[in-house]
Amino acid sequence: MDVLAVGETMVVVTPEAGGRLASGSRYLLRPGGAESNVAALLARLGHKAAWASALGADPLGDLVLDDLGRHGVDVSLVRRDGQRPTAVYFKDPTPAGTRVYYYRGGSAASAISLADIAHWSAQPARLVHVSGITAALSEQTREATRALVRGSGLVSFDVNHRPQLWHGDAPEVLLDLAQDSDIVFVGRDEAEALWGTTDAESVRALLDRPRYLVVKDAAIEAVSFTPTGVHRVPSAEVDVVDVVGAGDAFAAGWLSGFLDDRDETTRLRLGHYAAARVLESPSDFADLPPATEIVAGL
Ligand SMILES: Nc1ncnc2c1ncn2[C@@H]1O[C@H](COP(=O)(O)OP(=O)(O)OP(=O)(O)O)[C@@H](O)[C@H]1O
Ligand SMILES: O=C(O)C(=O)C[C@H](O)[C@H](O)CO
Repeated sequence: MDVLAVGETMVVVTPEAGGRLASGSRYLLRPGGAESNVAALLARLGHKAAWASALGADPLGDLVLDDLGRHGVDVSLVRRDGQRPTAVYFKDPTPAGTRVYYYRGGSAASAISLADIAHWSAQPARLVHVSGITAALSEQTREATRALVRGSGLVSFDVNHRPQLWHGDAPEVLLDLAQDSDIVFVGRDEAEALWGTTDAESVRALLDRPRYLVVKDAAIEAVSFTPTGVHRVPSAEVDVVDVVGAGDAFAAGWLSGFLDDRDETTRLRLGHYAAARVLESPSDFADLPPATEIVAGL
């Protein structure tokens, strides 16, 4: 296995053809989860990707498993929970951007335990990918996320601050998890909201331990701090349809370049390419071609 991604995947409900949530009459159902998005996009790019989590023993859990399996993600580590449901979230495409509404309290994934982590992290994988969302689901998943980050070999961590899920302690918890990781993805704005940093350099001054730190600045650029120095690549020009999932796609593109041992500029360009394809799509996902084809056309 190249990558094991761990975290909650919900079913996302989206009004068809760009309507608003309250006025729609037809809705699409798809899996929606930051870490499984990364796993599915890495599978599209040509890597061996697994996703581990807990799902309800319900039809929504079946939908998630079937869809991710069809995208080539190994889902054999997923635990089904007979007591707790698969979570759901809704997207409302407002004129000011997409708003999300979560229905995930008490979900199967909010009960991911240390025993799950012990089982999953014993599986051979070149790297483990997790995000700050998992640490926000419950006290138990916070401990589980710490154990995963501290107990795994190479760890990729996307800060993924979701203010709706936190009760005030996000800055300390997310900083600790990021500092204990090897590869960290964070948005410039996200870092500013969490820690008061202003630019990529001040994020690096704070997050000084990860071997690779990638600071994304939406439409402007991505800056990475790596053992080979500091690298900057401007973002692609995109007609944005929906921003949800762009960060996951960026992470998948960069990680693909990392797994294939490509140079840092190519990794950042792969990140922007994958993010642009997801931004152009109303879903959190895009049918990416294999990475070798993308790199040939960059
Ligand atoms: N307006 C834009 N134009 C071009 N590219 C963009 C734009 N917004 C985002 N991107 C691309 O998407 C990537 C991720 O964007 P951003 O930093 O906003 O992610 P994020 O907030 O972490 O996303 P997510 O909500 O998925 O976690 C950027 O690095 C860039 O490649
Ligand atoms: O917000 C979450 O918890 C999700 O995992 C839903 C989306 O898929 C995710 O935010 C996209 O990055």
